[in-house]
Amino acid sequence: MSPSDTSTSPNSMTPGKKLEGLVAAAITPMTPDGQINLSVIRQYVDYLVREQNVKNIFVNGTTGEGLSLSIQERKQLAEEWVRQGKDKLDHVIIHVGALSLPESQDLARHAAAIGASGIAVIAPFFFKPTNKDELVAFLQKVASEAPGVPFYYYHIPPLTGVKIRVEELLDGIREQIPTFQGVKFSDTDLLDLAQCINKNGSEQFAFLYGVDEQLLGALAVGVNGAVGSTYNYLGRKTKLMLQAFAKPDLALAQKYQFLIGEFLNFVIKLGFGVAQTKAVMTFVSGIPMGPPRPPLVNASEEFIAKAKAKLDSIVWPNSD
Ligand SMILES: CC(=O)N[C@@H]([C@@H](O)[C@H](O)[C@H](O)CO)[C@@H](O)CC(=O)C(=O)O
Repeated sequence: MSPSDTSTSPNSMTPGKKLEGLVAAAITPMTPDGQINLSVIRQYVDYLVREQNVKNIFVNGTTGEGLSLSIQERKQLAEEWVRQGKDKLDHVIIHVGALSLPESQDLARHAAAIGASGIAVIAPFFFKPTNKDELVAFLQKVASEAPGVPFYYYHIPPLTGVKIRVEELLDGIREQIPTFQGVKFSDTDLLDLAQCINKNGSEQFAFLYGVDEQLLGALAVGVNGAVGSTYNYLGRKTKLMLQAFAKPDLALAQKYQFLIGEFLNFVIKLGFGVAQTKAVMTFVSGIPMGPPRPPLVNASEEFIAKAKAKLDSIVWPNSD
């Protein structure tokens, strides 16, 4: 499908609806020989909506191996997610960050043309911006290519090495980027996150947290939602945690967070990353996610057996 062929009008997912709640960080399904596998995305959308109660997706990010894909592959994936998400998902956010500014701009224009409900950009991480002004200038040059599309900054310093504080970045951001809508905050610095929310308000911008094992801490400082890999297969359980927090039933919310943490603590000790996420999603959902792209390597059979046994052993409160 070329952008001109699309049957999805721009921003047609749920126009104007604020991005909040859970957003699954999309895994990129691959065939056994390592090609992107668009054929299972329809099934993937239905699984998220029906089985995980998750209606927002973040495409081509870290979990989606976006930076390991070609521009053509990223466009094909974006188109398929928008096509399959139409009338089923509330938001399809496309990560368009790249090391090359023209490539990032091309992806932003493409996302706008196919009707994505938002775009996100990470900081370039080979030649890095050294201060807030350099980073904002880069983001602005991408955002301005999609002037009608909500823009999110994707803050993930453990992977980019760009540690510019978001609190600083947000100061005056709308004057430079009128479409600025929020931050996907994938860092453990809750002081920075809390200051962002305190100064800007979670009504003005959306703050989506990205460290799933400590989401409850981020909820306490006022995030609007979360983007993460585990919402692919623990979305329903995490939603119950959000509900308990909102009620408020803090003890119940803690129980969910502790159990999610117990699983993640276990797999992190075994070695946990995108390849292992693909394996876990495959055995939980039954949808083949395939291998990761090199340099990542497949999860071992031992990891899969142990992770499955651990997940099966967890007794969830109010199991539905
Ligand atoms: C470094 C990393 O991959 N972080 C994940 C988390 O969801 C992470 O897998 C989870 O907290 C388990 O550690 C997300 O923040 C990444 C993400 O949202 C994305 O794929 O764009």
